[in-house]
Amino acid sequence: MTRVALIAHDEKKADLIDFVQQHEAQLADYELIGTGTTGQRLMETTDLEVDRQASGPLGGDLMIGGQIAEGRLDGLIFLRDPLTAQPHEPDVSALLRICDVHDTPLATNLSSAAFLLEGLKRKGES
Ligand SMILES: O=C(CO)COP(=O)(O)O
Repeated sequence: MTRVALIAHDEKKADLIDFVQQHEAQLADYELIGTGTTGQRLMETTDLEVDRQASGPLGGDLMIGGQIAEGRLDGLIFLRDPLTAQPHEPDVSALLRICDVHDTPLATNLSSAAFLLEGLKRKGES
């Protein structure tokens, strides 16, 4: 089963919700996990189930990073807010780093998120 993590900072949550709604049919075939508030908002606005971890500032990014370290995720879509300082910036950096360590597909903006889902779709068809 393809497993994808979804995360958005507050200023990007509306963008992620729009994106997920546009790709809901594809994402319905995947196991989804997310940080606390992101996961809650996605479940309120779509019919998708999201396995919610802690909120980002409370360690949710690190929990998802742990799954990446265990090789349990096929991709991460993380719409970061590049214009606002986050109190848990070290956790955000750790999450991005562990994706690179494990060569896990990572998208941090909408354009690359679309490519990521297209890539997972093709991989599923091959
Ligand atoms: O802060 C986050 C990612 O760094 C996201 O956390 P929430 O989804 O709980 O808002």
